[in-house]
Amino acid sequence: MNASSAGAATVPALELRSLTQRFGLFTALNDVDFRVWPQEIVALVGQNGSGKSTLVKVLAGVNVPEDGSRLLVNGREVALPLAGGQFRQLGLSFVHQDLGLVRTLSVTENFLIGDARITASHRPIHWRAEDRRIRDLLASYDVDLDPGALVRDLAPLQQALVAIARAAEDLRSYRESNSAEGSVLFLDEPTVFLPEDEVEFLFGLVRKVVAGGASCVFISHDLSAVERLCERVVVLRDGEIVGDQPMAGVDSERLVELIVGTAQDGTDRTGGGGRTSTSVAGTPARCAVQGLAGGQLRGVDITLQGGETVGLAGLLGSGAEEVPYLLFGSRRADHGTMRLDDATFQIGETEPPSAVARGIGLVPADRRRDGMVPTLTVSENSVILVADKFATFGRLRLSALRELVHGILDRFGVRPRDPGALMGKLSGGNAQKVVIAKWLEIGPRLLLLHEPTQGVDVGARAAIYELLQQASKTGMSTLWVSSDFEELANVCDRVLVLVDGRVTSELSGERLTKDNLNTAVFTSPGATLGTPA
Ligand SMILES: Nc1ncnc2c1ncn2[C@@H]1O[C@H](COP(=O)(O)OP(=O)(O)OP(=O)(O)O)[C@@H](O)[C@H]1O
Repeated sequence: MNASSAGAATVPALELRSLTQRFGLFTALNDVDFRVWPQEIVALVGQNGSGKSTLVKVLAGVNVPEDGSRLLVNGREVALPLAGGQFRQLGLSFVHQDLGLVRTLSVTENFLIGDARITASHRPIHWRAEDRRIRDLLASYDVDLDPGALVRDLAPLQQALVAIARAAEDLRSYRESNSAEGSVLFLDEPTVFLPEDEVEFLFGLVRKVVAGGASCVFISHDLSAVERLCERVVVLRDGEIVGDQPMAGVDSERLVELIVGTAQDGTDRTGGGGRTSTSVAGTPARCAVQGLAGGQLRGVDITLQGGETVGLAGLLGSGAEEVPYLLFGSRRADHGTMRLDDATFQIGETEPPSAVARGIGLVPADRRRDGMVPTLTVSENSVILVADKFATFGRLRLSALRELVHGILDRFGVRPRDPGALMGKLSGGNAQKVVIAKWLEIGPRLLLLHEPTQGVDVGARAAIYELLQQASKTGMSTLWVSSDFEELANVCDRVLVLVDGRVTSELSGERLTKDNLNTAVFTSPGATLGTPA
């Protein structure tokens, strides 16, 4: 069902009217009208900091919106603000990027902990019967899983399926016990770690949930996923709705324009900045890693020229995602040496401070946990690694520091442009810009990137690619680990493919394409492997 056909015949499953949310003097949402029609899949998109999560948090009962903001569920007025947990009684359910599962519990236990009928009952739980029930329930969504398996042992796709099926089940029992129509599933970037074919499987589940009676709001920066899944797209910019259109009538370029606010000259959908090659063939490698072992890795060699961007691709569990942390010393390597310019050292003896001292930087995937200090300001986070260079005779040259911070905020387009804002209050993508900026300020010799543009909007992606490319031109070598193979194909000079802890192929030149990478990560060691083009 789409907006226009539904609009004439029915009331929306959910409607926000004149929603305004302020944080102090800052207006995060301004007079927003947002409708979700019955059994519709609608995309909510917008740049980092445009207000998507703020809107969701109003419905989750976390944010208190301004007076005059209104919420209607199935046409019935519901008073705002909502209390924490009230969303369940309204038939709303949320699946965020972290999926909200308890990894040390089984699939069945994860279903039961959220089930009020079970947690409120004093009767003993018949685990066998519950396992059977959950197995059948998952099967009804075409998900074939052992309900006794621990969540941490499941593949990422299976974990996402469990989280979505659990949310769908909450909505189904809400509809059943209230004889209600409607109910809305909010999916906030649940696909970021999944390769494309697995994303399609997940979309199949979402379509089934919608066919069963729910609506879905899909929040994502992945516009190709948005185009494939959604029937309508609503665009937020700077806290205001600037577009609301059936997906069929929107072309990709127009969508990017709506999101960013200006025409994007030649910016493709990944924001691809093109290859960054500035390395000089034939010169000795700036960095040579030999025999790296630890975690899943079983002896990996990597060389990087000055100015070169080398990608690492692999499925989860291939070991690719461990390399940046082992090289930076935040996880201990069992074996391996690294030569960086003239110095050679044991990687297992590296600690993060010694890595920084050698000119190695790390932009981790979990930026909130590992990449920043949420309780410090944007300004403090941006200059944390270089502040001592601004001291003369024991005194900080504050005006120079201030100038540096303003320069960072402008170059990266960080919003809000407020050096005093707490880092923990920044939206995900804006926080990532500051984390990358912080490392570029030290002028690293080797920058290790893990999923650097995850959760970053199209416009900011292009800015990040551009700034990293400029840094490459000054000789910085970059090791780029990502599950986004289109991105790797766009930004890297070469990509090494890891399977089962070993490098099994290397792609470059014409052969470096998303499709070839997708094939290579499934090619087992010993099969015919690619050679440099
Ligand atoms: N509790 C808060 N206090 C102060 N400012 C906040 C708070 N929560 C959000 N903001 C600000 O509101 C704006 C909107 O943030 P929000 O998290 O909704 O963006 P978003 O569209 O979800 O971005 P992203 O795509 O990066 O996740 C941002 O500028 C953010 O810094």
